[in-house]
Amino acid sequence: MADKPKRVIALGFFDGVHLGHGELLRAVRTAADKLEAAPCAFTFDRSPTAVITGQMVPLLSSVEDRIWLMRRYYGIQEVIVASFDAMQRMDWQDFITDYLVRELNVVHVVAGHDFHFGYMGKGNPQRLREKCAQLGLGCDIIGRVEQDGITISSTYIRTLVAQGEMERAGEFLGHPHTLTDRVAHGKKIGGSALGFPTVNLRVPAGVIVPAFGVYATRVWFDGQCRNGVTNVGVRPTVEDNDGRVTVESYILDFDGDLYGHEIRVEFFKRLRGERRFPSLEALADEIGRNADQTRAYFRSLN
Ligand SMILES: Cc1cc2nc3c(=O)[nH]c(=O)nc-3n(C[C@H](O)[C@H](O)[C@H](O)COP(=O)(O)O)c2cc1C
Ligand SMILES: Nc1ncnc2c1ncn2[C@@H]1O[C@H](COP(=O)(O)OP(=O)(O)OP(=O)(O)O)[C@@H](O)[C@H]1O
Repeated sequence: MADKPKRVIALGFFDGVHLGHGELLRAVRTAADKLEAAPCAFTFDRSPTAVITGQMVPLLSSVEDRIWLMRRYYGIQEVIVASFDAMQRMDWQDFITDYLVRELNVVHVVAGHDFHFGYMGKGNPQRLREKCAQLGLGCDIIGRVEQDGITISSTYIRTLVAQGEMERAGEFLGHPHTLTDRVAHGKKIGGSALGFPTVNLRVPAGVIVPAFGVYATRVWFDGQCRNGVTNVGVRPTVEDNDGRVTVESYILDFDGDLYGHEIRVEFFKRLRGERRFPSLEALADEIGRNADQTRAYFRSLN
């Protein structure tokens, strides 16, 4: 095992990387520092709940965003993304001995109070703790993390984001709800007719579309961060809208070509619903007001 790095690993799916997950990830960092091991997390490529129940579970974050959030907010060095199809039938004991120990050289594991794993979910926190003790591995089981008397969970935060309640979602996540994409080409009406050029993002397949409407956002690109005002929806005012959902941000006080660049949009507050305006001029007036509201919102945070 001398050739493999020692790893401390948090176990779970970690959709959204909320404050409950944060407790696990912080424990990983503490143990990793002490043991001089790499701080890591384990996740699956797709939602086990969705596969097991056969229901669509739109997620808070793409796998890329999940990895980025764990690194950015908790300093997790490596995220191991396993194939759920390949692992679904693995016995819980084999998961520990064959996979975590033999393949990944785990020295310490961290899981939540309700973590179930292995074939038929037969592995649980007590069994995990016992098995780790037998094998000489460290093990932290983190108690339930609550806020406002509510257990913090990805499921609850998904309903907040789907309803556009971004401020409350942010309080439970511990960071703003985030969406990342490369800028795609729009219909170019924004720049020419409206006077508000926008960067267009797509919501990745399987990721929640926030409630249609206009949001005060922060937009990150090329290492910069700017205030933005972002519309999520189908743009009913535009004649040839094709019914596809777009996320488009007007970046305040910025002029430049960002086609093809990676953009990260952070959602802070919903300003209004998406509407059909009688004319593009009326829409442009409203976007101007929304830009002013956004400036005022971020000023009030400082
Ligand atoms: C802040 C903001 C708010 C918007 N609100 C609406 C809206 O309420 N209704 C609508 O039909 N389109 C809305 N739009 C979308 C505009 O119709 C869109 O920016 C314009 O059609 C430019 O499209 P393009 O990116 O394809 O050039 C909004 C856009 C922005 C940036
Ligand atoms: N509020 C919480 N307090 C403590 N541990 C938590 C909390 N939420 C999740 N965990 C733990 O974090 C790990 C990842 O959990 P998981 O991805 O299933 O999150 P979840 O928020 O409970 O998701 P869902 O709402 O989909 O059940 C698991 O080990 C789980 O037990």
